Amino acid sequence: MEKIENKVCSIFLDENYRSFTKALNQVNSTTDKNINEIYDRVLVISDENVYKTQLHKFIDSLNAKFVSEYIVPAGEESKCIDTFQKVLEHALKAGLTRKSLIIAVGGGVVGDLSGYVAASYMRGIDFVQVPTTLLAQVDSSIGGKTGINLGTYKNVVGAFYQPKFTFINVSALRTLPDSEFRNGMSEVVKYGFIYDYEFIDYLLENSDDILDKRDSALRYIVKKCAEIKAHVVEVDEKEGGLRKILNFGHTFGHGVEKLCHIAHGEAVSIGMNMAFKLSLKRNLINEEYYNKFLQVCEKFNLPTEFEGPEEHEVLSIMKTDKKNSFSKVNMMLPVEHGKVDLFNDVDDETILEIIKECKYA
Ligand SMILES: O=C(O)C(=O)C[C@@H](O)[C@H](O)[C@H](O)COP(=O)(O)O
Repeated sequence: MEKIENKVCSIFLDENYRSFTKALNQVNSTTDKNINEIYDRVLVISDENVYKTQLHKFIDSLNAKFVSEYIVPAGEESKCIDTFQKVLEHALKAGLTRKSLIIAVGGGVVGDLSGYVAASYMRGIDFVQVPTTLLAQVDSSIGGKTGINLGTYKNVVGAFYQPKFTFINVSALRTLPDSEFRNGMSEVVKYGFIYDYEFIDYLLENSDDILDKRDSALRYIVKKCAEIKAHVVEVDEKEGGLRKILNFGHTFGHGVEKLCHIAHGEAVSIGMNMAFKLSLKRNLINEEYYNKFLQVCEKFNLPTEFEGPEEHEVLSIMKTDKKNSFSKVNMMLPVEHGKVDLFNDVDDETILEIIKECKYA
């Protein structure tokens, strides 16, 4: 088992669930305690897909007595107020106290929802993230962003609430459908363009191993991304500055995600393309750099264009982004190799033009 740790995050990486209790003991500064000697009750929240592929393996390894499960339907629709309320009611019925633990076993939806339940229940109880998708392992399970959507508005209700730790079983990715893997690759690629440009070369050079889900390649990319994310969150936990780089592709992306009913990762690669196009227009970057982005998207089959909604509909969702202020859309744009910067001076007309350029002809 490997560990990434700083003042804000504790992340454990392994290739099975057997060391989960060891990790639990480490963060609680105990030795060889069973989970029920540390917590009086445990609620495991998961979704229908993970229930079929991973959940029994995880629960078996827990060896716990007082465990209840709550399984939500798979998909973004579960990240809503209605499900949030149902999980809270279940927690109350199952007798969870302030000495209980919530464990999120699943992708970003399960993690964000469970984290917000944990943050709210009895004003906050411990929770642990056990991400089973690539997207959750490299991004959403780290850093403490929890929350739910309100209709088409993504993540507008939530809290910064850190998990006690994140336990990543990289081998869970082997059962991941290709579409779900691709979804996570978008966030993986993002790290290269916001923080570590050499990582893009690694991705291109090792694309066959990554796409074949070879253990060593998976472990390398998950660890690399988790390290970057943990560092960024340690420097700026509440998104006052540096953490905003993680939103590269998300301001545009959130605009198309809900309207086009596409996966989060697909929306992020389309969103990154919009940001790249805007940077090109402003001469912040050159064609060669943009082409590298297109090359990596092609390699991992990440979309860069969308179809459907009108430009103004996309813009109107972008205007509700949490990073905006004083009626300005704030967005991260590529400025040099492996670096993005925040801009708030882009007028609506230019944004609409860029959105149009990213629509399938
Ligand atoms: O952890 C962060 O900070 C991020 O921005 C990571 C994003 O990739 C992630 O999708 C996040 O949930 C988006 O956050 P939001 O603040 O735009 O809702």
